[in-house]
Amino acid sequence: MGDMNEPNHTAAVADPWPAPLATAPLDASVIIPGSKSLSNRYLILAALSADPVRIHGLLRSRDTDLMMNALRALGVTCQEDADDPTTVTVTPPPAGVFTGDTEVYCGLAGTVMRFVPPLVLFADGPVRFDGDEQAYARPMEPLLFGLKQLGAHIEYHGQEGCLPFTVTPPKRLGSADGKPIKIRVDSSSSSQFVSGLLLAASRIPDGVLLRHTGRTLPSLPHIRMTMEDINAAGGDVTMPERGRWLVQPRELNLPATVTVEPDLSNAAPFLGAALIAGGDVRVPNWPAHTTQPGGLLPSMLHKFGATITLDGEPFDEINDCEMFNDDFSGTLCVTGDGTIRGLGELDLSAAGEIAPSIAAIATLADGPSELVGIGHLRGHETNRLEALVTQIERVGAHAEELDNGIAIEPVADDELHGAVMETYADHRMATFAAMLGLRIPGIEIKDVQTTRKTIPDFTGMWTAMLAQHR
Ligand SMILES: O=C(O)C1=C[C@@H](OP(=O)(O)O)[C@@H](O)[C@H](O)C1
Ligand SMILES: C=C(OP(=O)(O)O)C(=O)O
Repeated sequence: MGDMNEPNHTAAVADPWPAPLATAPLDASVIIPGSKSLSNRYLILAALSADPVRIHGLLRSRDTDLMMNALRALGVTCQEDADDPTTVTVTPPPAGVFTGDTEVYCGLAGTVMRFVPPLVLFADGPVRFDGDEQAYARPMEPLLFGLKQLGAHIEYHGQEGCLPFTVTPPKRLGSADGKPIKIRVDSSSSSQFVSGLLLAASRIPDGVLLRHTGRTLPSLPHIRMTMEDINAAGGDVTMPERGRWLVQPRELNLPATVTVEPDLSNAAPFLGAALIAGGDVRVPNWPAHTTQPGGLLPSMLHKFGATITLDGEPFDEINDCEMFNDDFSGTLCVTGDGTIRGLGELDLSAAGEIAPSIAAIATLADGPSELVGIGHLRGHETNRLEALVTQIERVGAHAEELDNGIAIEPVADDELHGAVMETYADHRMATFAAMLGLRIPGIEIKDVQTTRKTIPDFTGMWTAMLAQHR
């Protein structure tokens, strides 16, 4: 898998990579690896648990390997099975005390840079955090402000409020009056600040009352995922009202074995391919009920004009469908006939990470779309709004940045043309370009291996999907 601490990977395929054109309607089944968000939450919660936890179906990619290396630096054991690297046993440090006087490398992983610093509250010394140079531009300050309110000391080694920095644990944790410590954090630039603080809060004596102070709050499903996972580990976290969370002090213990759902956001380029190329794309093990924001995909793809079924049953709103029980997972099938309807306005604030895939489909639609509620994408792996506009214009279609999103104006297919696409070290800009390449001849993608951030073998999976056609 290479050295995940290296900022860039050695490309195992041609660079730029000629994206394959779809020459016939698809008839493909695609196995999607484990969810990045669930994998990294389970790793953190296992590290905070009293007993060892065995995780099945763990995503093995740059972001999860960075997480395991971060935990190892803090004294956690992460042991993969010899015959299956996606099964990993996590053993917490003795007495739950993390090893300090060490360094953690975050790469460009939001989940590592926002979920690991709160663990230092329970460490026996300071921990220095660093990452890719591009990570220095990602928002960090609200999380660190939250840690300061819990008694930690923060020292910045570069620009104030950014990586790299050192977190020193407080001498004493907990409130002076036996009541939950009140902290206030502006999480409008990333839901991960709330998630990171909640994940650690159960271990704080007296608990925590966390209030979000910003006007907008992106990615609420990801915060609900955090809450559900903490509660599954024996925690007690509630959201008495939107933007306020109460975490009671609890010993955490994930079940002895947990299984990770497939990454539904990473399914988006593959399912979207059914609309762009026409035909059927099937994804097995699709959970009918999920906290992943990718659970919203079937209804979005339906709006674009796709026909959706789950285990052969017509889909309306899978999350509301009573015929599937909570644990049901089946094969999701997306069918397209080659036409794509423009969406008009679509609020993606709940699911910002799928915006690049939705933008690719919208670029090939028969009418305009406005993707809104995603101003915070300017602080993702790259400024995704600027990157999407630049790349959409590069192939001959039109797009414009809005205050809180992007407006896309498609053009006729014969006005679209090939180009060498930039990816900006952003996995989702690479998959976005591959989606356009299904219909636009001559698309080449720079540094396509940046997809390893969350998909171990994107080019292999993409090529295999295209080999299955009618
Ligand atoms: O908690 C998580 O696992 C994530 C939360 C979201 O972050 P933002 O709220 O910063 O968009 C999402 O975009 C990211 O890919 C994963
Ligand atoms: C925003 C994303 O990642 P991160 O976890 O690094 O924030 C993403 O995967 O789209």
